[in-house]
Amino acid sequence: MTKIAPSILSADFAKLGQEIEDVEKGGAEYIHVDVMDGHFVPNITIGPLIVEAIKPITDLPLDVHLMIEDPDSYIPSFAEAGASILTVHQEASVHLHRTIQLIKDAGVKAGVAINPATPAEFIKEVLPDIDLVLIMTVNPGFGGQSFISSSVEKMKKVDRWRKELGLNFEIEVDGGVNTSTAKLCTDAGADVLVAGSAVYNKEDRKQAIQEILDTTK
Ligand SMILES: O=C(CO)[C@@H](O)[C@H](O)COP(=O)(O)O
Ligand SMILES: [Fe+2]
Repeated sequence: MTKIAPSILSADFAKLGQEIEDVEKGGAEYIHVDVMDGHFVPNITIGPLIVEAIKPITDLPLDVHLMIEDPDSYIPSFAEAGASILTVHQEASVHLHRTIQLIKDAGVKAGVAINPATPAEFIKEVLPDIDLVLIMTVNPGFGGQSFISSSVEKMKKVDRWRKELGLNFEIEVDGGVNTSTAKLCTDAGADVLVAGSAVYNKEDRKQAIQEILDTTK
């Protein structure tokens, strides 16, 4: 079953509680939280304080996407704030295996993200250690960008490795996912679709989520 993870990056931050409640009622399965530091990506967004503030208002897992340099220094604070899944970028961690262990030691599910220009091979060694692979389908930093279709082959490759190695991590895709691109991803093995603008730019969030899911059937 495909899961939709609405990205609150495209929500109205002045009424974030209502925006989260809306997608929870609309059938979302994760709340995707985009953390950007102005260094790893050219934008600054959310810190642990916001994660802590939204944790009590939703029953959904908080899927925290760390687009930050030096993720090891911030893993404990995001874990304490209530992250359910902490995803770090392969490109931002020199000792990725150690970073993954830090996440797990904090009692949180571990994810690893790769940018469109990063080969899937760069994370193959750590696949047995993680709960989620996040394949970026845009260059990270902003919502509302266009889907980069070369990432679809990468999804297929990671899905093939998952089967060959008998692993059960989830494959999540992020960036430009909408009613035109969702099926390309689910056909390629994606389980979790992050959708920011395709959900939050529509008035009826439940309908937006359902329309994306309908295209994948
Ligand atoms: O991580 C990111 C962007 O860096 C994403 O999670 C975006 O927030 C997705 O937004 P859309 O492309 O769906 O509008
Ligand atoms: Fe994201």
